[in-house]
Amino acid sequence: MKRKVVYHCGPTNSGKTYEALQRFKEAKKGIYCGPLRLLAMEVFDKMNSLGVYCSLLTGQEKKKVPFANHVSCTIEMVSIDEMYDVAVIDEIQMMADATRGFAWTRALLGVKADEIHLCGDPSVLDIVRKICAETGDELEVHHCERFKKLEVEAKTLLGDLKNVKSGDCVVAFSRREIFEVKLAIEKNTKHRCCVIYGALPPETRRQQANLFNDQDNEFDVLVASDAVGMGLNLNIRRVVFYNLSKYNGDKVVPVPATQVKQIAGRAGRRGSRFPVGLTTTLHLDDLAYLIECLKQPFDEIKKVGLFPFFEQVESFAAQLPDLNFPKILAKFAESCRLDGMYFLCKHDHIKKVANMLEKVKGLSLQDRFNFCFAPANIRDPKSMYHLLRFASDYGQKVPASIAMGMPKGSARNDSELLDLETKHQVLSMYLWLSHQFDYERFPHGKKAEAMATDIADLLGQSLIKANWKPETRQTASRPKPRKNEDGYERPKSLITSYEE
Ligand SMILES: Nc1ncnc2c1ncn2[C@@H]1O[C@H](COP(=O)(O)OP(=O)(O)OP(=O)(O)O)[C@@H](O)[C@H]1O
Ligand SMILES: [Mg+2]
Repeated sequence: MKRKVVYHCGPTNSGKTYEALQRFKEAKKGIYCGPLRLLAMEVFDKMNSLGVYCSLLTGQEKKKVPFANHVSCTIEMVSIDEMYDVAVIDEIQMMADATRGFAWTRALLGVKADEIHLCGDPSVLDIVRKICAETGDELEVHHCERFKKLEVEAKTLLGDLKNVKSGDCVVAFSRREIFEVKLAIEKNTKHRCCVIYGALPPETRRQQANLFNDQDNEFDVLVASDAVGMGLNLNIRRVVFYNLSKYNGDKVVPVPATQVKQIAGRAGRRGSRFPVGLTTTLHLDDLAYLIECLKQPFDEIKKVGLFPFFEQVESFAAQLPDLNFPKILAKFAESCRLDGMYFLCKHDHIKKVANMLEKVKGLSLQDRFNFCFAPANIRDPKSMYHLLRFASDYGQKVPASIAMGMPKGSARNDSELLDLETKHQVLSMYLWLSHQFDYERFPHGKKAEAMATDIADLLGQSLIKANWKPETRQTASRPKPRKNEDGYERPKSLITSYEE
């Protein structure tokens, strides 16, 4: 199939998604693919409010709108069998994401649409060009510019959170720091804070975003993690970096320049009341790194992610009948050879789940493969325990129960808040499984959905009154970025904290 690819290329807040959605709206049949449930939901709501019937498809929800010819989905859910007039693939630079990149690569290579609109920064423009040359697709590039300038405030906050102002978004890179910052601001100033971080359900993030955007309340400061970099419409005047290093699952590293740019770029959205976007740091000694990041051109990405489909793993496994699933995966990763433009995506999550389920009886190879993609939090033993329970029930051919009570009310301390987050995450996993497997095996999807909605509400209520010290899970010191000979050490991957 010869397709026309249109690349809307530019920095944050330059109207890329808006432009692509104009074409999507006009199409007879269209699909929008976003990086997060939150974005898929935004597009779904927006289209339906404009009178363009649009369905929603994510791992956790299937909302079929009668007569709809449009669908808004998360990137992993895109069909490569259906035909479309227009497909939009948002945040295309995520092709280079160490873990999830394969989903974007698959969409670009596989989606059957006459016109494909890609939205993203320039980092993957060159490689998209190469891919289009190989597939024989026509490529057109639209360069987009920011609507409002982004300026650095050299004064910084001089190390004192008392200097926050209305419309500020303070960015920190761990949950613990976010609550510390919120506590300090609310204790020492008249401002109240909304919070946004990866472990919050999309509905709660949206509620917090609305609270912040709405000018008729006292919540005029936002404290957020890098989860703020994508997907929300926020009226931010100034982005203040609390620090510029984060834990990447292995060690503390400086935040990559691309991510710093994307987050800083959230300030000064078109349509907001602020004439320019501003960005700065809390501490003077971080300012130079911020300026350096903003000055850096976008990295040119040389390789994008791939991961095998089940059918490929299955035919590989057929050659190795004595190996169990974790070993097959390891052997596959060890044996596969990829040509210069691709890398095999990191799959620690998959390996960990595959190992955990190894002793579970009654699962086919395909069941094992599918369970590995369930949205479990592999760092949370409770989440892993429930996944093991769901898989064991499935293996024994008994319907999986939710086996979890509703909390009595909103959280009164941080451990209750963490408990709400975990409960929501487990329910979200149940919903995902109920769509992935037979209905009879996960029959309580409706109940899980209702409970998840109530818990997202409780989370929202809890955050409004949260003024407690966060649970200490890491050491409290402010980590300093470590340098190497060529300046700042860069992390090995672009892994971001999209914990959905
Ligand atoms: N031509 C336009 N007319 C009216 N509003 C617009 C127009 N273009 C963009 N906007 C608005 O400006 C804001 C930023 O646009 P958009 O979200 O498309 O930017 P983007 O480049 O995709 O940013 P990001 O990198 O954050 O995804 C949105 O609120 C959007 O609705
Ligand atoms: Mg966009």
